[in-house]
Amino acid sequence: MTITIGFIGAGNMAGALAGGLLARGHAPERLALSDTSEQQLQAFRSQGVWTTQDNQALAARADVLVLAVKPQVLKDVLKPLAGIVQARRPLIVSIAAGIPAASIERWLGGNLAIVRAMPNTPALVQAGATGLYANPRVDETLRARAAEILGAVGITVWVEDEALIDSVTAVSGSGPAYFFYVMEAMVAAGRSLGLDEATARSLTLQTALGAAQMAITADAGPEELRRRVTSPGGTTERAIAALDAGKVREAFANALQACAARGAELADVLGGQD
Ligand SMILES: NC(=O)C1=CN([C@@H]2O[C@H](COP(=O)(O)OP(=O)(O)OC[C@H]3O[C@@H](n4cnc5c(N)ncnc54)[C@H](OP(=O)(O)O)[C@@H]3O)[C@@H](O)[C@H]2O)C=CC1
Ligand SMILES: O=C(O)[C@@H]1CCC=N1
Repeated sequence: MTITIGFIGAGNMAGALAGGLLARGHAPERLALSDTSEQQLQAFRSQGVWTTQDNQALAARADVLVLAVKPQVLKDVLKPLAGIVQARRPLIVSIAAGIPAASIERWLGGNLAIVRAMPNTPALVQAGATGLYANPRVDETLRARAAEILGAVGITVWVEDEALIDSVTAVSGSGPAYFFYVMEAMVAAGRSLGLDEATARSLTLQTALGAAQMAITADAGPEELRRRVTSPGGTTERAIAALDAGKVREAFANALQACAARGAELADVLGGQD
């Protein structure tokens, strides 16, 4: 890619995306990052990435401007950039949870091509999953560009209804945290069954990796794969019965519902501001 991709905010998610792009061979001189914190920028600068603490300077060189600050500060970050963005007209890619494309467009002065992307942190190891939504000003070339950038670090899917970005957030944007939570719980349970920490951890993580690889490559869905582990009258059956008794499915349904609802709430609370 000969375009310059500029990230405003060099935190966890920008770090995962930029790190993933670098690992895929994206030229460091074609990446730029800005952050208020010099500390956040140091590791990237040492890899040859252009960095600054001045968002205006970042916006002045970006062909694609990735918005990677917290939703709560996005309006204050964007309003001072409206002039430079209107002059340069980069493709805007916002990864901020909840904030509607229309709010971003308004804060930046209007009439802009905006893609909302909901990536996840496994982008750092090129195993990301990203949902994408394009506003009507994004043409096919810009769509392809956004998909190429996020596709460098994992799979991408487009949704044509912006509200579905909150659903993507619930499944995959926040999703890694659910799997880490399950891993934490399994390691703790393994320890309480007498395994040492290192053993419980390595068995848990390898099992998670193996299960995911199987689920991706197998000829059957997760339900059938689970059935194949579950011998009638055996051990797994008891474990699944305990999970069902603990209403774990319902807990996941509630968790994803709460996650998506928070996205909509952020849009109401923060997106409506002038
Ligand atoms: N983390 C995740 O898994 C995912 C996050 N997202 C979205 O990505 C965005 C970033 O999240 P995340 O990376 O976790 O957050 P982080 O807090 O890790 O990163 C945000 C960075 O922006 C910096 N920052 C704050 N104000 C400014 C400013 N005015 N100009 C430039 N940089 C600034 C912050 O510095 P400081 O810390 O000093 O304030 C911080 O380094 C959010 O909008 C979130 O919704 C989307 C998908 C997944
Ligand atoms: O927790 C959050 O708000 C962000 C968005 C998705 C993952 N992390």
